[in-house]
Amino acid sequence: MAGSVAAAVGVGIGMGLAISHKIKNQKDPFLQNALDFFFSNYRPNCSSPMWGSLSLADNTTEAVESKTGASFPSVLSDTQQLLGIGLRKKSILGLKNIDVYAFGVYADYTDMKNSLSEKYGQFSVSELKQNKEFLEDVLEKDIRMTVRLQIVYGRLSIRSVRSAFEESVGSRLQKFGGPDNKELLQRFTSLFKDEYKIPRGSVIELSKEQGHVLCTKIDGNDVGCIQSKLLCWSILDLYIGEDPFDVKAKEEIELSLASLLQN
Ligand SMILES: CCCCCCCCCCCC(=O)O
Repeated sequence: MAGSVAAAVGVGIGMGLAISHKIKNQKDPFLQNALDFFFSNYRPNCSSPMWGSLSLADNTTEAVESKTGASFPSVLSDTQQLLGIGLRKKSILGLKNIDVYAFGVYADYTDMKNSLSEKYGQFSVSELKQNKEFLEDVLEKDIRMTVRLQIVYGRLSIRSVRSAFEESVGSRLQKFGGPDNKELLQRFTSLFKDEYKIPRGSVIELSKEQGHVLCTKIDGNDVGCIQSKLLCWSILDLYIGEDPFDVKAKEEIELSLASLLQN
């Protein structure tokens, strides 16, 4: 395996990826799988690398969002693989665009296979790219997925986090569920209580668990879970839906999702 990692690392450097650490523990097959997956998704003919950079730490790999330096472990909760990373910008008073957070989207490899192999296993990655039905099925099925937000804006209040969710998730709840979902939105936004602080570097994790349960963590602490397929769908739609926050990130995530079914 050392050879294959070294080869991959060499190829990565040649293609413009920055490798900052050497792998130490080489006995983890899931790690190897994640590494293979990461490098198999690198597209040599593109003008920019899929992700800003990759570093290999003790028993894990990390991808770094190039503009902000925010880093994302390539594997989350032991079974979820990183599919792509992006940047959420927001305009303030319609004047200035600020970088608010970098994000990474993850999916459970086994759930993907179990839920979608039968229907899509025969399709190539390019056939699945920009296939609207494929992405809808990803959102529809009981597949464990996580969106990890890493805050890069230094002056964020919990009130602005709540109102940003109100606006973005609220619009999706209305789009997919109609106007009668105010109580669901309120249950979700009230998880972000006044006492929480969100300095630069804070991590918010929105995880879709088995049974379409959305669980939220702030800096590793559980703040609450809500069982709602509509809520899970609406949150993921912000990143991989029709009008995503970062179009390039969505394309990468879609490509990775399709690649998961090829192995
Ligand atoms: C000053 C801008 C405040 C924006 C705060 C965004 C914090 C997280 C919100 C997540 C959902 C979204 O990106 O709309």
